Amino acid sequence: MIAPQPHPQPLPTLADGTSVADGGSGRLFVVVAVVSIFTNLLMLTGPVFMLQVYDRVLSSRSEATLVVLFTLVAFLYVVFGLLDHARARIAARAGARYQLQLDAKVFRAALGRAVLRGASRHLPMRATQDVALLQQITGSPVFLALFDFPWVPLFIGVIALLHPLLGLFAGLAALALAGLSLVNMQRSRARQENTFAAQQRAEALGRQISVEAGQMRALGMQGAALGRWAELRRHALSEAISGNDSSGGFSASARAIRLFLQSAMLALGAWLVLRSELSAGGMIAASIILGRALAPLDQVIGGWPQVQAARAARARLRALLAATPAETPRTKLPQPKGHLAVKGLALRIPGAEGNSGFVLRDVTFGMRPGQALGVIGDSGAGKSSLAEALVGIWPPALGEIRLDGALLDHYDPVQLGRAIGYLPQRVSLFAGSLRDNIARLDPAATDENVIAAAQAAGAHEVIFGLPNGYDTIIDAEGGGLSGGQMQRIALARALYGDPALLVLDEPNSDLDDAGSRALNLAIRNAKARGASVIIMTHRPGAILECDLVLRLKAGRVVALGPMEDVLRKTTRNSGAILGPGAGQEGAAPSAAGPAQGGQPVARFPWDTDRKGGA
Ligand SMILES: Nc1ncnc2c1ncn2[C@@H]1O[C@H](COP(=O)(O)OP(=O)(O)OP(=O)(O)O)[C@@H](O)[C@H]1O
Repeated sequence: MIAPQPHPQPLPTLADGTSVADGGSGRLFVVVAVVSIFTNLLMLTGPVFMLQVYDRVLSSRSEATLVVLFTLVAFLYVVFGLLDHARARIAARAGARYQLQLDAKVFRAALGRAVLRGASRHLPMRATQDVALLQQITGSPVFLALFDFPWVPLFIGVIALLHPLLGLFAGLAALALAGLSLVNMQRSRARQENTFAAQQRAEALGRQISVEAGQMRALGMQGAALGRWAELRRHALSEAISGNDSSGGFSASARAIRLFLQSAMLALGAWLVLRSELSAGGMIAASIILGRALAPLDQVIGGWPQVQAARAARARLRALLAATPAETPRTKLPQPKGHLAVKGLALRIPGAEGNSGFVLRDVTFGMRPGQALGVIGDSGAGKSSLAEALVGIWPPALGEIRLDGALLDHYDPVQLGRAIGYLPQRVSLFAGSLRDNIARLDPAATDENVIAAAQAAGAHEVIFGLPNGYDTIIDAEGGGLSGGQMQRIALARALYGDPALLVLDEPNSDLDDAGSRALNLAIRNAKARGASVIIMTHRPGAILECDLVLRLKAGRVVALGPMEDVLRKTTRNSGAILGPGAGQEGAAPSAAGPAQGGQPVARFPWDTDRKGGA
């Protein structure tokens, strides 16, 4: 058994670097911060004007001073308006750029996780929703308030210049509101997480119910499923409402406290005026500046649920990217010819610990180009898991898989994907034309190659039977195609581009006799052109063209060798499967298909008395 090489250093991940996204948007956020310096300074226009009017204009009774001051103020307010508008526009564009930078990276990372069996199929969509959430907050007032936050001490400093006691009062007022926002943050986090989890559960169930609507109706499950969905929605709503109540309460108290503190500041100012320690202008200016100083705190408290949701989204994205190794460019290796070597392969359920969770153990076999291997075994023996490992979806926990001498992850994923033809057990097609589906969405595909693949799969005539032939549009569920038709299209897709390694998982489960014969012909032709073919199956009919057979039992190889030997050792009535002439040198299974007493042998009749038999 060969253990994987330990990596000398932790592999770089997509989250390396401090920011979830790259530069670009970061520069725009810096511009927002710089513009915020000027907008915050210009916020002092009103209070300073008031101070001048009260203390200079009224005392000097100078109309000329009033006109000059008023003209200046009008100009400064125009500048303020323009800068504030520009700031919001730049922030929104920074958010959009941030989303563009992150979208593909996050989607790729989430897709990488979603290929594993057992992983949530909704992960990629959920991750892009998280990116959208981050983008939306950048256009919101609470986001801009975060840029005003650092300027709170400036306003308090200006108040302190008017009178130190007023400065002290303003400082304490800011601390009181900051304390309130801290409590708000603590209290709302758990509630926000519960709401999000409840919404996700309801959404996932809703999506599943809509995809499986027909099946659910037929099984009489629709009512019960809708009941569950409604219950999840109700729960999500009640979580959201209690969250809203709590943050709404904080927000209302913060606003009331702020208004009260402004009045208290006015009262304190008036008291200082009575003691001749402050001018009337200073009294009013201090109260207005305090209002400006506390406004961002007030806004942040009010918009905290949004900030909290964005922070949680960012944490999820960071965790996703941190768990995803960065894709390093791979050296383009020579096109593989189909030499396959599997040594000591073990597969493990993702997340399993200790000695548990092994789905396959110690699987070893090899194949030359032009050979076909049938992988047989009971339900749950590990056939599909082995198929997923061979096509590079399920990474080995132990051991290795080499194609033409190179480990699968030595290949560039695109090159590897083109060298492999995979027909999964559960076929799904993409929304688009049959041509696009057969061509694996390759924009450079030629009609000749698409038709050649369809002909090789015996799907050409089937496609002509459809309303628009190769241009028939199907939806993501393959709408309008029968199971057998979908399987033939998927076989054509697997054969597209003449891959060196074909992995066909239960390729004839939905095929009629003609389809099965076409499949066997396709396997024979693939072997003849030098491809290696592996067929996972329950049905003897699918291994007629196989040179070798590997039988799996509970994740272990219990027999491996030439087809006749393995079938004779591990099945009852192997003669019925192999057909007349079995046991003679070079005898091949009956071309007409395996038969038992004249009847086709649908499944392998295992010889349960002879354990293993290898
Ligand atoms: N992600 C997973 N989480 C938990 N168990 C898993 C996971 N993937 C596979 N298994 C388990 O691994 C075992 C092998 O499954 P696999 O689908 O490979 O069997 P199979 O031989 O292809 O069966 P069938 O012929 O019914 O398709 C099963 O017991 C299955 O439950």
